[in-house]
Formats: sequence, C-alpha cells, structure tokens
Amino acid sequence: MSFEPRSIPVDPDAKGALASKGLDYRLIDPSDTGALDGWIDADHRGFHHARPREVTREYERRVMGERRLHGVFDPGVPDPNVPVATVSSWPTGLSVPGGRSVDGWAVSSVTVSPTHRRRGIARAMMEAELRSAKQAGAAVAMLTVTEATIYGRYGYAPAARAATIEIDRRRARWIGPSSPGRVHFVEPAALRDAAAAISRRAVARTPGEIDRWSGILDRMLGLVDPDSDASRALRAIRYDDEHGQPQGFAAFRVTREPNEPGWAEFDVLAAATDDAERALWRVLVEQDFVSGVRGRLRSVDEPIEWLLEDPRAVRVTEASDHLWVRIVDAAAALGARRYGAAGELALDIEDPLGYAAGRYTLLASADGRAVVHVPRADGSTDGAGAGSSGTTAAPKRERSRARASAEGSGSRSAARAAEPRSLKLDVRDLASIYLGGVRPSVLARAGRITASSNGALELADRMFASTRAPHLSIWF
Ligand SMILES: CC(=O)SCCNC(=O)CCNC(=O)[C@H](O)C(C)(C)COP(=O)(O)OP(=O)(O)OC[C@H]1O[C@@H](n2cnc3c(N)ncnc32)[C@H](O)[C@@H]1OP(=O)(O)O
Repeated sequence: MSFEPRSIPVDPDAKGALASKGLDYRLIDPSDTGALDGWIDADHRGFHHARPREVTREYERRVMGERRLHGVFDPGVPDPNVPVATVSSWPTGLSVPGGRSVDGWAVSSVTVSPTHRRRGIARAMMEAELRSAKQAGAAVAMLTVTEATIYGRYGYAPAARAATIEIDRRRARWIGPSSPGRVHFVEPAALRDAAAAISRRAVARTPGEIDRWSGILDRMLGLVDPDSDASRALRAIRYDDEHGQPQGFAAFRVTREPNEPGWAEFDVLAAATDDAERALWRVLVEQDFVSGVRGRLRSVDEPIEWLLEDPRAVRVTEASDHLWVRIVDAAAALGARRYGAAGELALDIEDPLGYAAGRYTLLASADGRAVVHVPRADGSTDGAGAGSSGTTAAPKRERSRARASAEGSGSRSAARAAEPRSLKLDVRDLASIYLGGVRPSVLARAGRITASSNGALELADRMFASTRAPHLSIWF
C-alpha cells in the first residue's frame, strides 16, 4: 500500500467547528518528529497506556508515520505540543464474501482528553473521517471499538464478531484428521517473512479481515521489544505442508505459577489452508503440563469443537461484536462481494448522513456476481458494481445475463412484470448483513428490517449468506 497521508486536505467543516471552540484541528506532519511524538503521547494517554519507552516510541513512529494523523490542539494547555484529541486513518482492503476485497478506510486512535470531553470534539473528528473516506474513494469505513455505544450515531454497526475460546486440556482427545505436513517451533524473528505471506493468504480467504500493515507482525511476534518479559515468553510455531511450504503459524505463551500446570494463551493463529489450521490447533491443545488453552479473537464458527472427541472440552467464554463497518458507497460495497444465491432484491436504505441513502437494486446471478442499480440525483437508476470493487457502470450484456440468471428461464416474463422483492433498512443494518455476520431475517425479527414479503426475506437470507463466517482476528 502506498498512501500519501496528507494527500487529502484537512476537512474544512471540522476545522471550522473546532476553531469556534478555540481549538486547532490539524494534520500531523510525520517528518516532524516533535509533532509526531506529541501525538503519540496523547494517544497513549487517551487509551490509559503507560508513557511509551523508546523502543515502543520508535515502533509507533514507524507505524503512525504511514497513517493520516489528526490532532486537536488547545493553545491554553501547559504543553500545547500534545494534542487534546487524536485520530488516525488509512486506506486498506477489507475481505468480503467470495474471496474478494473492497476498498476500505480504517479509523483508529480516537481519543479525547478527559479534560476536554463532551464538547463535540469526537463528533467533529468522526464526521470528518467519513468525508475523507468518501474523498479517498473508499466503499466502507471501519473500526474496532472500546465501547459499543459510541459509533452507531455515525452509521457504523457490528459486522463481524470474535470469540474467546477455552479448551480443557484433560478432555481434549483429538479425533480430527492428521495433516500431511509438520509443525515446527521457530524463533519469532525467523518467522517474519513467512508470517507476512501466510497472513496475506489467510486474510484473503476470510471475510471481515483487513489487510495487515507493516509493523503489525512485529507486534504479534514480540519483535517490537524483544527483550521484554512478555516477548521472551512468546513461542512461535509454523506449519509446513508436505512439500515443505509454510502454510500457517501461531504464537502463544504459557502463563503459570511455579510447578503448577499453566494456561497456553494465544492471540495469533493464522492459516492459509485448513490442514494448517487443524495442525496448529492440534499442537496447541495436545500440550502436556497445561490445564487449558485459551484463544482470543477467534472465529465464532471455529471448527475445533468438531475435532475433539468431547465437544464439551470447548467453551466459548466470550463472543461479541468486533469489526464495525460503515457503508460509505453502497453501490461499490454491494458490487464488491459475491452472493450466496441468484435473485433480484431492492434495498431501500435510510442514511441520516446521506452517504448511502436511496433505492439500490441488486441483481445477483448464479455465479454470485451482482449488478447494482444505483439511484441518481434525477430519480432514475443506473447500473454499477458489476461484481467488481469499482463503481463503473455495468455493461448492458452483463446486466441482462445477470437478470436472466436471477429470474430463471421459466418465470422470466412474470418476474419482469412484478415489482422486485425489497427490504427497507437503515445503513447500520446494511453494514451488519453486508459480510454475512447476521441474517436479514434476524434483524427483521428484531424490528429493524422491513421486508416486502416473506419471500423477500428468505431471498435476502440466501443472497447475503457467506460460506465462511466473517471474522477479524486483530485489533486496529
Ligand atoms: C475507533 C477507536 O479508536 S475506539 C476508541 C475510543 N476511545 C476511547 O475509548 C478512549 C477514551 N474515551 C475518549 O477518548 C472519549 O470519551 C471519546 C472519544 C469516546 C468521546 O469523545 P468526546 O469528545 O467526549 O465525544 P463528543 O463530545 O464528540 O460526543 C459525541 C457523541 O458521542 C456520545 N458519547 C461520547 N462518549 C461516549 C461513550 N463513552 N459512550 C456513549 N456515547 C458517548 C456523546 O454523548 C455524543 O452524543 P450526541 O452527539 O449524539 O449527543
């Protein structure tokens, strides 16, 4: 990814709104180390982290230097170099059903100093980020959240969940197939290149994952501060297939009291193949001298329960919202993913901020590709998406092929005469069904989606289904 963080100008509306409160909202120049360090200090303070040590600061400079950083400055505070509010953002791919990716805008590091809270600073920054996302050509904006009540007001909604899974070691008798390759212990530093390649493939096959940025693997593998106790406790394993090709890795640590069996805990298990996923799980759950294994940020449909004789050895101790998505360009977003069933479905989207409002008609063919008819300012519609992540108008031939496939040969004329089946939904509900994380019929039962008929709801469930449950396995 190559992105010039300052290629989009500072949002004039947010600048004006904050200036009226005596505050200066501005972009940080990453080559100005003093300004960058002030921003990093504010970010750490905002998330209640300790002041960064030099190794952490150097890492943060490297990672944050590639992002678009805004700070809000108050000239009246004792250290005016440290902003009273921060936000970071960057363009990145989001994996969607069908092994494809959509252009996304990641938002992170949203902090407002407790001395300046509830004056509308976060709102000004968040609304500016949506305008920047639109300007950058992103179809969706996304974030992970500290609290689930903050971001709905900007149109974000939970789109992929994550689970904490615990396995009771004594009951974990493996009955799954043996993988043909081998698992090896490796030094974390030696794993870096293979881990990057494996992660790219693991991300591509999992809707809900976002592209990894340079530096995140250093954090996962304990390479940011390798001499710290936490990094030295980290053990890394790699799965090589029967041809010796690396296909998966995990990093775990065993926490324990002296002479007591401990818990093997991991936040990272990335697999490019099912063989790799099974083999890594197996080594983790078959360790001796541990009472249990705890995996964080795992998928809500992890297959581990089906790989052990006693399914009750597995407990999901937490499962909650993790990735939050905001649809910024509905045509591009809807056109990027593949659909689980052929059909024609109209979506009447309400969006108080205007980005995605209007009627979009989805025409999905049996191969999962969809043409999206988008509203135009004059009230007419135009074709867009065409199953790609772009928003170019769908070629006529492609549209008629999709329509023919969606309608089926027997009922073609009847279907053409009828109004398309439709759903009425808020932009947040669209975000929640977008990756297949929840069925539209569940949101209809919750009174959030209104369908034109039971048939429309049933079709929507089938169309928006994803073979693989959406899953994001990192915080960002
Ligand atoms: C993507 C991420 O980075 S997630 C990390 C979020 N950051 C944190 O949790 C760090 C600690 N918290 C903070 O820094 C701040 O309290 C923030 C960023 C959550 C809020 O900043 P503020 O400037 O106080 O928010 P602001 O005054 O703009 O409020 C905007 C709206 O959000 C609401 N809001 C603010 N904080 C919260 C909260 N914690 N829970 C629910 N609603 C909230 C306000 O009531 C307001 O609602 P309204 O405009 O609809 O009436």
